[in-house]
Parts: sequence; structure tokens; C-alpha cells
Amino acid sequence: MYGCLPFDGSALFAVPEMASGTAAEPAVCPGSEPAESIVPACMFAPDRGGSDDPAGGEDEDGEGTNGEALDHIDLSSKLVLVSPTGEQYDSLLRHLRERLDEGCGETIYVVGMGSDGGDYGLNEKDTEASVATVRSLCEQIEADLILLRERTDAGGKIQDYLIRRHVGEQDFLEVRVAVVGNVDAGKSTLLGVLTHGELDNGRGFARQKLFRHKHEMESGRTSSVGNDILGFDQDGQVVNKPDSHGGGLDWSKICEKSSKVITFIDLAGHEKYLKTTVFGMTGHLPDFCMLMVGSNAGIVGMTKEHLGLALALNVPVFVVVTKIDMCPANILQETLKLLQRLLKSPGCRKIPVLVQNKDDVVVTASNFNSERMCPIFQISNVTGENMDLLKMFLNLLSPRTTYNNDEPAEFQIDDTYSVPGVGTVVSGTTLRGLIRLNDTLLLGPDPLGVFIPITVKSIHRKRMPVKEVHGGQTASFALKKIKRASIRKGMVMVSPKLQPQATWEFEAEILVLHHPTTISPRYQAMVHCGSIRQTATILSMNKDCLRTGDKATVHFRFIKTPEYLHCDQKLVFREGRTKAVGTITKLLQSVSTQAAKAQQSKSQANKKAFGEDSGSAARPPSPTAMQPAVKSGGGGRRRGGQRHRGKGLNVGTVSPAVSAGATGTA
Ligand SMILES: Nc1nc2c(ncn2[C@@H]2O[C@H](COP(=O)(O)OP(=O)(O)OP(=O)(O)O)[C@@H](O)[C@H]2O)c(=O)[nH]1
Repeated sequence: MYGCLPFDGSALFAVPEMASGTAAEPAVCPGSEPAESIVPACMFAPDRGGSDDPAGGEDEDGEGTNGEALDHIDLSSKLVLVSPTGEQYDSLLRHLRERLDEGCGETIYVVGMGSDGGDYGLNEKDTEASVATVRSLCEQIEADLILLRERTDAGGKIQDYLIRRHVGEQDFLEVRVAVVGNVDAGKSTLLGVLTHGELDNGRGFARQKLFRHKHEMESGRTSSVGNDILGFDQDGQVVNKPDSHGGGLDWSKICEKSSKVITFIDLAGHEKYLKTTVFGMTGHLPDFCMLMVGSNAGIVGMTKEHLGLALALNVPVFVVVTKIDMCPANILQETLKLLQRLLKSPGCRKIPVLVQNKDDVVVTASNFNSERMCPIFQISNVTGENMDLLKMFLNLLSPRTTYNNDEPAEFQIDDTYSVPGVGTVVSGTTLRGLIRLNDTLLLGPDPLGVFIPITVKSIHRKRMPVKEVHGGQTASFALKKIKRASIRKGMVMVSPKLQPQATWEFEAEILVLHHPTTISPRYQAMVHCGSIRQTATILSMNKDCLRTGDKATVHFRFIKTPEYLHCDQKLVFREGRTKAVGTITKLLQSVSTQAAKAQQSKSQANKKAFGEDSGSAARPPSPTAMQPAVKSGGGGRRRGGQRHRGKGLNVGTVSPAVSAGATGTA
């Protein structure tokens, strides 16, 4: 299970040693002088062939430059686009369609390169003919063709194009980028500069536009999960136009004009707000993580912590080094050197790549999904240096979640609101499937594990009313006849076809990243899993105790309410400085829907009998009513994630009984 984590322990949380052979050390490109041996982007250019790719990353599926080699029709020559036969044309069309599906509607297409070992590059006439073929393919698919870069090789011209499928007038591609980094790294400032198009003054001017709470305004620190959007039109130009009076942004206008919208999930840098940062990383499902590092401060504070979190959750990371306007050259070099050591260390195993020009942007963006590459930008929010490279890179990022409208719908709730005149509104992310206006979904689980039918009365995407949303898109729904108080973060709305069940207990394979002493059964800490955030107790594990760096199979139980979980979901288990990451492997005690409903009717009948107010309905069940023997230890978790001493939790008797009697498990 851990094979899939690009992580081998707590190495990130100690001062990293110089990487010893974790990544190839290719020669530095002439003309570039990056710090020590940061890999120049040209090492990733497709024209170097697979064998000397420092990522060891020849195309996993054996495809050539434009994905040709999969069927029996030979498309390997660079000349195939010049004048393809009918069969070749159909095959090219099919492959392009597949690639657009994989890339959620986008792909980078290279003209003038084959995979048959011949010289790269085409003469003027062949280039023109090839581009005409690609243009015709794009017309068939209803996609735009945008030239990204042109270069020459032995055989002539090579051109890289962005092919982007047309989206409906109200539609746009959505990419979510989590913004993390230590306090003062310049996160909010960069977002202010990107989304409002005005440079900073070095004294907090740009970030003022983003602060959401009064105390943030006063302290200058981000405490909440903030969302900011940056729209790009078909040609990759930024469409954000702040209001000339208040400086605000009209999200609907941005979305209307955009073919791609980047949503930044601005997360707090201060350790005090780590809980919110973890929630943002797990609950808001970022496609990518932008790790910000102040060039003058270097790798300090929460930098490693945030990087570790992104790695544990398998979110590809790129780094933005800020404040290069005020940083002496030697300090900047030192920061880059430490950064590359950290990225190449055994705990990370990334390949740092310095992005210095537009070519580098194209190369890094087209290879970024490999997860091992880590592009590094050096920018100034004050002078705007290299901001164009960062914007170009953002425009080339494609969402990582592919969606299939035929799958049953699942929507995870990460926030709730009471909107005057509208009622209860829930916001979150559509994990899969398609949700349309007036669809009936099941909302839950409530504290008894029950899901109730609910009709979607209105849908908003980025504050814009829409008729449907699909997998990978965030949205908010107005819900009728339900109180905000009865909905909590972590609940879901799913298609009735899924027959959802809530789970009290689950098994996960975890890796302890850091713990000051040892973790043993009865230890309690906060489980973050998707938008679920609830304390859970360790009931048992396959080792006596766990220390930093240990892996184990652990049996957890939520202390308050059952949750809707899936196998293979990633989780973070944390309390103070203790951190573990893992993957759910088994759902152990799901709530039987019938039993939960019976319990619900019983409690409603009791309430009527005793004349109780309906507001008190949602009380968590006594665990003994739902399953054998677990007591919550007298009401909830103790502070500080301490082990529960004493009688409250009879682990010895619970575990075997639960495992054996796990009826209705998934
Ligand atoms: N000279 C210079 N100053 C910058 C740059 N980027 C940010 N600053 C300044 O650095 C300070 C901190 O920036 P913030 O954007 O608040 O930092 P942050 O990472 O969002 O901090 P938290 O919200 O607390 O996590 C502000 O005074 C900015 O004006 C830059 O590129 N150059």
C-alpha cells in the first residue's frame, strides 16, 4: 500500500542530508546557471529521448511524442502529419480524442517530432502542411490550437501547440491549486498580485484585497481557507478585471470569459492554523500544490511540514521562491541550494527543475503530471519579475481528475451557510458523476448514520448559477427544508444508487511522520479524510507501539459520529506535532441503514412521548446502541491527544467482537 506514497518516512521532518543518488545528476545546460545541480528544464524536453530522461520517465505506456504507438497503424514518423492517409488521419483523430479525454480537455501536441529515431524538425512547407492537418483534427474535435513555442533542430522547425477543447459558454475547466508555505512567504501577496493585476509595495498592499476576517487584516496572517480565482481566456490571457471602485472581483464575469479558471486555496502559513491547512489540503481536493518560499528566509518553519503533507496526499508540487527583488544573490543561491537538497532527499525523491524562460514553462508543464518533477519559479511580487512565466505555467495546468458522467454522483461537503432568502447552502466538491438541478440525492450520514433524500433546488459554480456540475468541479447547492445545524462538514450527498452506508470503524495502513514518544492503542487524534475532520481512537494495531517512521495497520474508531468512507482514501492523523498519514484499507463497522432508521424512529417517538424539542434530535447515539462495547470515555476526546487512561474504553473486548461481528461492512 505504501508503495504508492512517494515518501519513505520522516526524512522530511529532519534536516535533509544531501541526496545520494536519489535522482540522476544530469549535466547543466549551457547558458543556465542554476544553483548547484538543479535540473534545467531542457533536460525534460521531449527531444532528448527517453533514455537520458532524468526522471527515468520514458512514457509509461510506451507512447511516442504525440501518443502514436498504440495501434497497428504506423504514426511514428514526423512526416505523418504532412499528408496522412485516410486510415492514419482517423487514427490520429482517435489518439487526439483519447489524449484530450485524459487531459480533461487539454493536451500539448508537438509538430515536427517523430518517435522513429529520425532527425527532428520539418522544413517550412512540411510544417505548414502538418499544422493544417492538426488544425483540421482540432476542427473535428471542436478544439482550439494555440502555438506555445517554436524551436529548430537538425531537420528544421519543431512547434509545440496547446490543444484545448471548446467549452460551453457557461463552462470552463477548473483547476484547484493549494497555496502553502511558511508565514510571510508571500502567499496572500502573490494571490493578490495574480488575481488583481497590481504589483505589491513590499509592505502588504496586494494582500489587503484578500483578507477575509478582521483579525487577519490586523495581524496580516491568513487564518481561514480562502478561495481566489484567476481566469484565462482561450488565448491564455488573464481575464480578471477588478472593479475600479472597490477593487472587488466579479466571479461570474471572470467565469463567463474564461476557458480555464484556477481556484487558489489559500492556506494559512502559521503553525497555529495547521488544522485549517490540513483541512484545505484534504478537504478541498487540490489538483496541485504551490509551495511558497521567501528567498530571504529560506526553508523555515512550516515549509517542510507543508511539503510533507502534499507528498503524503500525492499532490504534485511546484515551488515559488518570492522576494527576489530584496534578496542578496548569495542568499538566494543558498535558498535554492537548500531547496534542491530538500526536494531530492530520500523523503521526497523529487527532481527540482528551475524554470527560467517560456521554453522551460512548456517543458515543465507538459511533464508535470509525472509527479516526480518539481518546477521552481523565482519571482518578485514587487517588480513582477518572472510573473509572466508563472501565469503561463498556471494556464497550462490541467485538472488531474478525469470524470465520467455515467458514474453515480458523489458530492463532499466542506462548508455550510445560511443565506438570507435562500436558506441552507452547502458547498463542496463533486467527486464523481453528474448532478443536475432537481436531482434527488441522499444527504448524510447524520449522527445515527442515516442518509435522507434531498432535492437540489439550485446550483452555483463560482457564484454563477448553473444547471449541472460534474466530477472534479466545486459547487454550492441550495437545499430546502433542512436546517444548517443538521449538516456538518464531511457529510456527503450521493446518488441513491450507491446505497450509502456510514462507518464507525475502519482499518488503515499508516506511517508515523512524527511523534515525540510512542503511540499505542487508545491513543486519540484528529482524522482528516476528504472533508471529514473528526477525532478517532486507535482500537488496535499490528504492533505494540508506534514511533516516528513506523508503519502499521491500525484499527480506528470515530468518537462522535459514523462517517461515509471509501477504501483507498488518503488520511492524515494528527494532534499537535504528532502526524501520521495513511490509506484506508478496510471499512469495519458500517451502520446498517435499517437499524439506523429504526433507531431514528425510536428516538423520534421518545421525543414525542417526552415532548422534546425537535432541535435536539441529532444527538449522537450511545455507541453501545450501535455496536458492542465501545464507550466514548465519558464524552469525547481529551485535549492534547493523550492516551485515555482508565475504564472508559474497553479496547481488549471491543476489537475482536467488532471484527467478528462486522455486519454490513463494505
Ligand atoms: N519585497 C517584497 N516583499 C514581498 C514580496 N512578496 C510579499 N512581500 C511582503 O511580505 C510580507 C508578507 O507577505 P504575505 O503575503 O502576507 O505572506 P503570507 O505568506 O501570505 O503570510 P500568512 O498569510 O501569514 O501565511 C508583506 O509585507 C508583503 O508586502 C516580494 O516579492 N517582494
